[in-house]
Amino acid sequence: MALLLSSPCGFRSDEDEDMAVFESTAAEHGFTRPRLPEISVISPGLEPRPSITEPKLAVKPSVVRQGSHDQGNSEKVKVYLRIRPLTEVEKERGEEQGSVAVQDEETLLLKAPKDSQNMKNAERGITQSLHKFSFSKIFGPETTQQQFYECTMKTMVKDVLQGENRLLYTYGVTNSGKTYTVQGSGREAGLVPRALVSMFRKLQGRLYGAMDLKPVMYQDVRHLEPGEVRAEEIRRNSLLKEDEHQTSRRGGTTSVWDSGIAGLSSTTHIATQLEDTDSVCLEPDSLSHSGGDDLEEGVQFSIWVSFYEIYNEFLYDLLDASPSLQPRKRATLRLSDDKQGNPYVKDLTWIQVRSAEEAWRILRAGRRNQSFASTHLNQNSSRSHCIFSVRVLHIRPEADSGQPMHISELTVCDLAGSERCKEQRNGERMKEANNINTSLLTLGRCIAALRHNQNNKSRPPQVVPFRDSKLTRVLQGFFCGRGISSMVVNINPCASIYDETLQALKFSAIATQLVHGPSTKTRVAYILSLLREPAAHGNESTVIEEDEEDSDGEEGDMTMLNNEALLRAIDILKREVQRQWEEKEVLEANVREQVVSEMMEIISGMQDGFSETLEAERALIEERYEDKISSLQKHLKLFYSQELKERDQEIEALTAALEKKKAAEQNSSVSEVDCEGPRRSHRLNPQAEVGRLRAELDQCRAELLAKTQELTKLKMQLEIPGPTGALTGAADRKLQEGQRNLRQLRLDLQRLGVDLQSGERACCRNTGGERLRQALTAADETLAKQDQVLVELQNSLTLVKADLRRKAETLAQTQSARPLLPPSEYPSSATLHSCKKRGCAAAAASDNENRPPQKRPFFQSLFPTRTPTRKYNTRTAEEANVTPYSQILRSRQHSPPPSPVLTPRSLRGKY
Ligand SMILES: Nc1ncnc2c1ncn2[C@@H]1O[C@H](COP(=O)(O)OP(=O)(O)OP(=O)(O)O)[C@@H](O)[C@H]1O
Repeated sequence: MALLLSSPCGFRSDEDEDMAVFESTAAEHGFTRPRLPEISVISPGLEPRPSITEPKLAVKPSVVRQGSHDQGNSEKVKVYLRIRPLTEVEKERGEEQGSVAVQDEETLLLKAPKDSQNMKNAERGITQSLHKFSFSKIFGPETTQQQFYECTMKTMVKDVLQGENRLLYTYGVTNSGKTYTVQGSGREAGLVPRALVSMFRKLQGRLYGAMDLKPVMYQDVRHLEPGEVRAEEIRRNSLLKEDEHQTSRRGGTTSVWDSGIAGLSSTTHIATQLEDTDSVCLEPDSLSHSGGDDLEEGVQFSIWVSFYEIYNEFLYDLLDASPSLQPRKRATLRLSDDKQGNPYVKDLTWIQVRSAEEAWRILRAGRRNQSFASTHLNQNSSRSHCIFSVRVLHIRPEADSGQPMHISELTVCDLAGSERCKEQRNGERMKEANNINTSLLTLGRCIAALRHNQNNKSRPPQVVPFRDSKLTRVLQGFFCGRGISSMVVNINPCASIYDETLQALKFSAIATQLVHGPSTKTRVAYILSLLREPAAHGNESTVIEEDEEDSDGEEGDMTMLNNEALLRAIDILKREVQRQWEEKEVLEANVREQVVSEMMEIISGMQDGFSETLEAERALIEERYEDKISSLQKHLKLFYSQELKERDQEIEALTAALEKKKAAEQNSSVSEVDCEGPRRSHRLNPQAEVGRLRAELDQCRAELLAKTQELTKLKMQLEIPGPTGALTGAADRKLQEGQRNLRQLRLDLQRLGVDLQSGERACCRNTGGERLRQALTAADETLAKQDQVLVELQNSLTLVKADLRRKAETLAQTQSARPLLPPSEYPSSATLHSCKKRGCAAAAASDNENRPPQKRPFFQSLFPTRTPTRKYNTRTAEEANVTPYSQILRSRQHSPPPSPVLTPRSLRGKY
């Protein structure tokens, strides 16, 4: 079977929120999901094995990047796995499905149970159902507390007494045995009580009796005044008394631990008595009495303890001697940085302890203030991250001021159990779970960033997000060279929580890739190594040639160097400081550049986002306003159509009322109908009016025809030879008669014009008068024709007159040739004169006024704008006498072209 090492994100499971916590940690490294093998292997903390291809996670031993001389400690971080035994109840529930199997001391095999999400995903081909993990050491369910202590904490205690800083933190799903591992249960004392007992046993006879030196801030010591010493004593005694009081209330066998959350306290029967713990720890192999021999000669030790918790991202002092009765109103602690930027918990209570018993009793008193609650997996679940710290002051009695030479610290952190948020039905529990997962996520990110920086020295380092959570901030020092950290992963082999267990193991796999930062202990050794390294420091190696043999051990002693060597060492160190300073500056510049470029990216992203939003908003607003406009248009259309409808209705109603009124008037006065009726009836019935007008026109035309025929007859008579005077006299009479008839005709036409105007007005007012308009147009045409006929008639008359004149001349010549006629038979001079005059007038008229009438829609001339009253009023008297019909005719003669044909105007001028 080919085995491939999958990155943690290769196990991306599911749509689970909690899972994402871990996946995101791995995802930061840009791992891509490989082709799925049948089994996944994660090999943390161990060198790659030949059978396993490990392209991404193969890590060369290295240290946190702190310069090129960090070879002081390249050991990998220890990650221990502890599997808790299944309880009888769990076995009865069928939780034992063999999903967790220990292959050997370092290898664990996980097999997904059939109901797990992992198995479902494996069936869909998303992930594997088998996973293999490697650890520094695996402790099975049968492992006793004693064995576990021996393999994990024992050496740490030794290191702390020798001046090192050590951190141990437990990580795991809730109910997996973290608290059991750290504190113990019943007679099974955990790591902390064992460590305390071990420590005090080693320090027998070496304890510093006074209480005047106290650890403060990050790793400083303060000299206490006598008053302060007394206050410290009172504080310690009150805590001890409180524990005594609680213990006596429990009858010495039962401890009642308040959860610290109102209404959520739980009672646990754990007889964690120090006597028991002591008896456990005094087992032959548990502590080596000879350990005290490792301690520095002449140095005295002062032991101080602190205990606090991080609950919902707030820090609470669990050793506060006067805790508030209302746990929710407990005072919170602040995190501060000292001058060197090292974080520390401000105003944290530190209590000096003189024995393991005192230390344990104080920690036990503090535990009563801890936040516990019942979860669906654990009736007594720690809902906070608990941090026990033991500070050891290494005091040299011979020092003048009694200042301690050194401070070392042992910190044990019992992390709150990770749990799926969706399992939490209670709002408070949900919030806790969120905060727990957030801080664990940050821890994972920090570890991942540290690992990345260690593995990719050529690339710019990633910023380790220690500041993103309180937990990582308080533990920061242990990941940055202040000490060494170890991790204990607790798992519960229950099949029902397999998925959570798998995720916890993936998380721990990242931690196992870390190597330790440089140790504080090695500072002197580091200086000596600088002096020894010829490659790095040129000829400086000669400085300590005589001391080479002595400097093999880690603990160097500066006092063995002579003055010259020391001066040279100072020189080298100065240069080293300078070099590191420059390196840090470059690093800082890189970090700043990265931050700036990231900021620029963010800003440009924001800009893009804003402009997109702006565009979208603009489009939205435009769309909205277009909608508004169209709806407004619709409403306006509706409104105006209604208005028009209403007006039409009003007009119809008015018309009907008018007709009604007129009909009533017609009926009431018949006589009026005779004289004025026709006009009214014209208005009332325009069609009838038009018909009547047409009939009148026909009549006029007939009259004209008759007159024309009469004139023709006269002409013929004139052509018949006969006495000239009689002929002209008859012609004159006939002409005068024709003129009279024409005058009459003209009057009729004028009347017709007036009637037509009124008829057309009436037609225009009629809303449905299209037909009437057509009728009027026809009438208009008829009138034009009538005009034409009149013109023709006039022409004929002119011709007749010319002929008459000619004949009169002929007659005159005839008379002059013949004997004189009696005066009565001569044509009168008036007649001749009138004939002449008429001929000239006709000629002038033919010049000036013989213009053809122009066609123009009659109803147009009815509009007042075309015939302004003012203009009419300013006309000459002659024009003012012009009849309405002549006005109509004139309106048709705008810019007439010259024509030989006589027009009605010439007639008007003449007659
Ligand atoms: N190795 C072990 N041997 C025997 N019992 C164990 C072991 N580990 C855990 N237990 C028991 O399992 C139960 C749960 O353990 P514990 O309270 O320590 O879990 P936890 O991980 O601290 O849970 P939480 O995170 O919710 O506080 C306890 O009753 C404890 O006694």
